[in-house]
Amino acid sequence: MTYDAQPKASHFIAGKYVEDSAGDPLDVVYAATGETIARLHAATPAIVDRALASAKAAQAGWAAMSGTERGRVLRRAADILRERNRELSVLETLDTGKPLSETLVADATSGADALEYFGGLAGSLTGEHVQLAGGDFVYTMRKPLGVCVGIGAWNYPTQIACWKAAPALACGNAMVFKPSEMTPLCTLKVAEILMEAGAPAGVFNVVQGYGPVGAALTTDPRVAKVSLTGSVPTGRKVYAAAAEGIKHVTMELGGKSPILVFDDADVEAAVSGAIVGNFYSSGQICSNGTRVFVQKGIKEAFLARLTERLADAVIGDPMDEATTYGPMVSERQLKIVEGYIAKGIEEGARLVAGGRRIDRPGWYLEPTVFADVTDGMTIAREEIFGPVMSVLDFADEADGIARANATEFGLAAGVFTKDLARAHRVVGQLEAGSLYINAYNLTPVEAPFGGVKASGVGRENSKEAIHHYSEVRSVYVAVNAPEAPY
Ligand SMILES: NC(=O)c1ccc[n+]([C@@H]2O[C@H](COP(=O)([O-])OP(=O)(O)OC[C@H]3O[C@@H](n4cnc5c(N)ncnc54)[C@H](O)[C@@H]3O)[C@@H](O)[C@H]2O)c1
Repeated sequence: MTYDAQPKASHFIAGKYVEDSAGDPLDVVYAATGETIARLHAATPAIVDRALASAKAAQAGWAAMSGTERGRVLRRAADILRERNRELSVLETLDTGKPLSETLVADATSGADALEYFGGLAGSLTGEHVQLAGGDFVYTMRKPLGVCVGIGAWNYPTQIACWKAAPALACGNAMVFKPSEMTPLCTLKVAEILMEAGAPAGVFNVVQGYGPVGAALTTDPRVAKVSLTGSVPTGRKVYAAAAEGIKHVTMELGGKSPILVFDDADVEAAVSGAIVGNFYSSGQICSNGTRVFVQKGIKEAFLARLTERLADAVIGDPMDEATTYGPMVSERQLKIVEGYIAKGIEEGARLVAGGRRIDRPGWYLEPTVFADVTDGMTIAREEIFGPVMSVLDFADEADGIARANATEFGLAAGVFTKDLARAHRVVGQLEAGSLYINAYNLTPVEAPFGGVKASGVGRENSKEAIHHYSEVRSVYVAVNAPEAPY
């Protein structure tokens, strides 16, 4: 089957598709077949300049609208995303290779949730009144930051664009967004839909490109804030470059998150948590719980049930809605993960499921489980970003907590136990931004999402995100004549 995924042009600036074929070619390869399905071009310096100028020109007018008016645009965009969910989900599948059974429920729909939620909040963003002695007072104003840059990873292109655009636009900012070079298609649709919903031209712009385009956006003096979703090494570079210009940042970075399964856990629930926390999106999720610490008493039952249920994964054509497990995003990513699997075997972990590339076109890799993994092994320390679960033994609560925390990362963590007092005690000590009790990897828009330690700075979603896309100014008002010493 051939798919026509070619967009009208590579970039979307000031409400229109724009091309500059002088930019480096950027091919979109469908992960399920290895076919090139579209060719775009990376932004040239002229395109970057045009996008930033367009955002700058549009921002003041957008900020001058009432929050209710801005919110109406965002909520209309949410409705359009939902109406076109199927078409957008097919595009997301072409962009990423994720099965349609996932994209139909987790991508445009999640983006729509963010637009609807922040659209609802936009009209109620207020400052406060602070009474002082003698009748003087201070009031605060919540102001947008100005032009914000969003830079995306390749695993959730529609969701990442909306999670950044929705709070940014709700607060009255304009945005220039650079999707990952691996998945350039979906964000263009988000831009089109925002315009159709009534956003003024220039409020949300998309430019394509590799790292250097992201770097050019990050360092431009017109930019007030950079929000990156990406790996820790990229995060360090972007954070440092933004610091040079004293810019605001949100850093949504990688992880090596732990799941603790205690002896008294419901085995079925713990296995479900470990499956969604390792193999959804073929393991390409930042918050995945890839270090599964299982207490000795439940270990064999857990492993037996896990391998049994993995055999039920329907691996196949992502466009077939019966498929529940698809390819990895690219051959490069597949090879990186194969390298980690080889390391796991070499360092003495016990391979209990998967481990091999699947013999069919595209970048398919079996869901892979290692048991008897120890803390020092490479597969237990580094983010793999693929379908590889490490199962580690642990002795007791103190041992589990200490070892779960012994990592530079801190994105998410989960606990499975029927003892709720213990569950709360344990999550209270786990060093992670998103914590789960008898659940895993759920990211409702109402809850803050983001990492601690090297996993990030700032929060997406929830009312918290408003603080990262606006700043407070205070106005001192004297009701009495001011005094001076001389
Ligand atoms: N915390 C989260 O919310 C979250 C969500 C999804 C993915 N991730 C993380 O993303 C990573 C996988 O995605 P990836 O491989 O696309 O990450 P990556 O770090 O390679 O790239 C991320 C983005 O940064 C851009 N980039 C690269 N160098 C840059 C530079 N010097 N300046 C500005 N931009 C630059 C890339 O072009 C891309 O758009 C994983 O580590 C994963 O954990 C985090």
